[in-house]
Amino acid sequence: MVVFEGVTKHFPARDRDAGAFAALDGIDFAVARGSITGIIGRSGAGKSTLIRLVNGLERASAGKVSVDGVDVGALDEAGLRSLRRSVGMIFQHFNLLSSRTAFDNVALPLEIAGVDRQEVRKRVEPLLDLVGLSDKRDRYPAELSGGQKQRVGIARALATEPKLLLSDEATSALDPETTQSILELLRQINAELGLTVLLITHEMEVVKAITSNVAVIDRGLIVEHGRTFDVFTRPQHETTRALLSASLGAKLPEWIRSDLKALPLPGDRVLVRLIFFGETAFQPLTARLVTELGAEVNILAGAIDEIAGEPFGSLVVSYPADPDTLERARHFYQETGLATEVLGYGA
Ligand SMILES: Nc1ncnc2c1ncn2[C@@H]1O[C@H](COP(=O)(O)OP(=O)(O)OP(=O)(O)O)[C@@H](O)[C@H]1O
Repeated sequence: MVVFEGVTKHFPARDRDAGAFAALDGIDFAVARGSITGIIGRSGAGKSTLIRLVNGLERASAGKVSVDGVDVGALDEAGLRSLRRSVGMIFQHFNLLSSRTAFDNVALPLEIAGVDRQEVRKRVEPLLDLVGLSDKRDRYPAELSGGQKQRVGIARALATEPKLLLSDEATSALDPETTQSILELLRQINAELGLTVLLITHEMEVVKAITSNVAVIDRGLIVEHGRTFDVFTRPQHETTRALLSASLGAKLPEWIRSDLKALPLPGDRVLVRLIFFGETAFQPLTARLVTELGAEVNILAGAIDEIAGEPFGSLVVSYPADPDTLERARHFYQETGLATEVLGYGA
C-alpha cells in the first residue's frame, strides 16, 4: 500500500557550515494493505518526517515514496490534492477549526472538494454516527472532550473515503481510558472499512494493543520491522529493547534493576528474562530449567501480557553466572526454543 524505496530526507543543518542533516537516511520499507502498522522510535528519530512524506507534506531528497503505486514525489499540486483525498490524517492536537461545529469540521474536506450540500449531509451524518457523535453534531470543539474531539478528527479524516489513514500521535493527549476507546474505534474502522492505518506513536501500549506490524526507526533508519508479536517478544535491536523495556512483560523491581551490571564479577548471578509464547507457553519449562541447571534458580518477576491479541508470558529468573551453569542453560534454551534475554548480572 505504501512503499518507501531508499528514502532520504535532508534538512539544512542548524550550523550553516555543517551542510545538510539527514532526518531519514535510506528507508526501505513497505506497509501492507489492510494492516495497522506502527512506527516507533525515540524522539527525533524521524517518525513525523516519514509520515509526512506519505501525504506529500514533505518531499524526499532522494528515493521514492509510493502510495498505491503512485509516486508521491512526482505529483504536481493537483495530484497532491487528489492524493490527500485518498490519505486521511489525524493528529495529536486534533487540529479542528474552533469556529466550526463538529458537523461542519467533518464537512470541511468535502466542501473543499466541491461536493454539494445535500451530498455533504448524506456523507457526514453516517460518519458522525460511526464515531458515536450524532448527538454532538452542533457542538463546537470547545464544548467537546479530548476523546470527542479526536472522534471528530477521525470522522473528518474519513470524509473523503480514503484508503489509508495516517495517525500522528493521535492518542498522546488522551487519558488511558479515552485512548482505549479511540483505539477500539480505529480497530473497527480498519476491520469494517478495510482501511490501512499507519500510525506513529511513542506509546508502546498503543502499538501492543492494535498494530499488526511494527517498524522501529532509529536515527533515520528502520532498524527492525515485522509482525508486532514477533518484534515485541523477540526484539533484536538495542533500540527496540530500550523502547520496550519499560512497557513489556514482567517488570523488575527498581532496587534490582538499579544494581544490574553489564558484566559479571566472580560469584555473581545472571538475570534472564524467559519469554513464553506459542508452543513454549504450554510446557512445564520452568520446572525443567531448575532440574537441567542443577543450580538454585530464583524467580524475580513474572507477568502475562498480550500483544495484538496474542498472549505471552515472561518470567525473570536468576541463577549462578559460572561457566558450567551458563553452558547448561544455553544448551537448554537451544533445545527447547525458549526465547531469552540477558538483563544483566548481580550479586
Ligand atoms: N523542517 C525541519 N527543518 C529542520 N530539521 C527538521 C525539520 N523537521 C524535522 N527536523 C529534524 O529531523 C529530525 C527528525 O524529526 P522528526 O520530527 O521526524 O522526529 P520524530 O521521530 O517524529 O520525533 P518526535 O517523536 O519528537 O516528534 C529531528 O532531528 C528534527 O529536529
